[in-house]
Amino acid sequence: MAHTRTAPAGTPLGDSFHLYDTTLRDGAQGEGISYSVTDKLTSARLLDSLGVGFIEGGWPGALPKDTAFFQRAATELDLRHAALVAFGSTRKAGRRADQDPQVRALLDSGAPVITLVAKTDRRHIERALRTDVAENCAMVRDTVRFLVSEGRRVFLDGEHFFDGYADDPDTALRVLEAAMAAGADVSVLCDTNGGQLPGRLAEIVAEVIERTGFRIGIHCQDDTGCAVANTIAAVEAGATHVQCTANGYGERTGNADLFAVIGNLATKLDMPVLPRSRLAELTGTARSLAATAHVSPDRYQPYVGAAAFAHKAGLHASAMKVDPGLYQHIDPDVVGNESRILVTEMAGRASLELKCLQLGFDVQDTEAVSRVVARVKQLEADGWSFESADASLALLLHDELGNTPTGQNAPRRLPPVFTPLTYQVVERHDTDGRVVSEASVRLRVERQPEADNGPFATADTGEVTATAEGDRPVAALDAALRRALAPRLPWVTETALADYSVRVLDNASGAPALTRVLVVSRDAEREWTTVGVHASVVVAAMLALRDALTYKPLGDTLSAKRPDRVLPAR
Ligand SMILES: CC(=O)SCCNC(=O)CCNC(=O)[C@H](O)C(C)(C)COP(=O)(O)OP(=O)(O)OC[C@H]1O[C@@H](n2cnc3c(N)ncnc32)[C@H](O)[C@@H]1OP(=O)(O)O
Ligand SMILES: CC(=O)C(=O)O
Repeated sequence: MAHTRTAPAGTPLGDSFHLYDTTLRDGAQGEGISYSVTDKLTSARLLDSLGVGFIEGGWPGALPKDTAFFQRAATELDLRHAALVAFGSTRKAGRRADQDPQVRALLDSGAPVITLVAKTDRRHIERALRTDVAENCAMVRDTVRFLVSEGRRVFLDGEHFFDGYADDPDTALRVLEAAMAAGADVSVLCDTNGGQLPGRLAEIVAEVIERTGFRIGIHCQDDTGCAVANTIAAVEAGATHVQCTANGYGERTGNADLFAVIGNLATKLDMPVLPRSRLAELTGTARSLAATAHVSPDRYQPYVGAAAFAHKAGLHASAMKVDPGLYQHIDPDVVGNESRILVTEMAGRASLELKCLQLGFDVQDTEAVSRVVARVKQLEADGWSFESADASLALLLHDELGNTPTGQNAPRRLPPVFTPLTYQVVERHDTDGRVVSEASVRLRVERQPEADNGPFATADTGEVTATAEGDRPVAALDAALRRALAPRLPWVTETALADYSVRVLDNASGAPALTRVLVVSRDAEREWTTVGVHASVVVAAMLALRDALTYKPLGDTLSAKRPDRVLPAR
């Protein structure tokens, strides 16, 4: 079995700098992560397409799934940028390398590159391996020599290097020397326990390069929260091979996050670690790799998180209106992310003006903007939240701004598509243990004037009723509303409830607790979010669902008016 490439072809720095990904080995050691072989193949394709130089696929021989991954990779992966790497340990003490089943499994994987993990800390050699330094060095030397003689490129992961170097530097260096003398290409200094800080770590990296002249790599766990900082410090001290994992997945607190490391190297140190065109794929790739790991993307992740360029404070927005660079460390476009303006109780006029533009409104009436700011502050104090409920905010803006997106300046309140007359939701407990919510609604369909609602206009008003079931009260209410409205307002069937959340809010004043319901709706083109707040979850849901349907015609008009860019270019 053979994998086609033996050296990374795609990184602009060629072999002089290694971007090495260990998501599929160390990332898989993260709590809650379990890749199928297919997940691994998909992840490898994503990493290759991004342009990393090396993809560590797993430990063949130790995990049957990893053995299967390398077998399938040989026929199913056509890597364009990356070389595939198999990870594993050296021969065991007292065995021949060519007869050690673990070492043979590495060879049999067909991977052109093999990373061997070896102990460099005397205490581990003596207490965990139960051998001496001389035999440990022989294990490393024999295994590297054998694999190199079989035509493989070998990297050495020096486990516990920084702790070992602090305790007994000569032993730590002897292990690296054994590997390099036998033909290894890179000595990777591993902060296995993740206890290092950037200052001392960088000093050690520089010292090791000075004393040995070896090519040095870095592998940092994140136990001090410094894995990315340590990786960057190591590069500044002379390391030319960085091992990282997608989104920082990995043993315990994880590893250095590949995307933060790439972002820092490319935009702060000006190192072309990826082809320029691929840098803009960073955000999309991070999210796709979260999906293949079956975990939610981290919205607070540097560079690629949804919140990485989200601006909430009014003072920030007011400066960003002049120059986004005043509150952003880079242009988010560079890494494929985007700026977002959040409107909450912390908004000022500038936040609202930017949001208006983003939503597709003309902003002419600055007094109206101030009124909206005051209304939002008061509503948020009363438990409402507009941060993600853009559609409810758009309805509020439409009321207050008095201008329609078509440029007419007649203040008017957008009529809701219906008025609830009476409604209830009851819970039914079936004999088989199923719990079902049943909703009944009686509504008045409101007249929708042509000027406001274009193709959604209707004069066919009057009372309608319906009953429907759902697995929860919000879903049942939504189903009943749609059933009642559909005969009069057929467009309602083109929209659907995509998601919702219910949160009970503390009420410090001792009044009954409030419930906030956020409803996400969708049609064929987009999603929008609305909010309702009330002591009753059913009333809160009705408010959010009514906004959701009332917004649909307005949203269609607004979306045609949305500019590509709201903030000035940098
Ligand atoms: C720092 C890191 O994250 S390195 C990556 C670690 N990853 C993993 O451990 C995941 C995969 N591991 C496994 O599937 C299993 O642990 C295996 C297959 C490797 C070994 O399983 P077992 O044979 O049952 O041994 P066990 O896990 O209990 O102990 C590890 C053995 O490897 C030895 N060992 C540990 N490190 C090394 C090393 N660098 N070189 C050689 N042998 C080593 C230990 O001394 C121990 O040997 P012993 O069985 O003679 O006591
Ligand atoms: C090799 C490795 O994963 C470590 O030392 O942390």
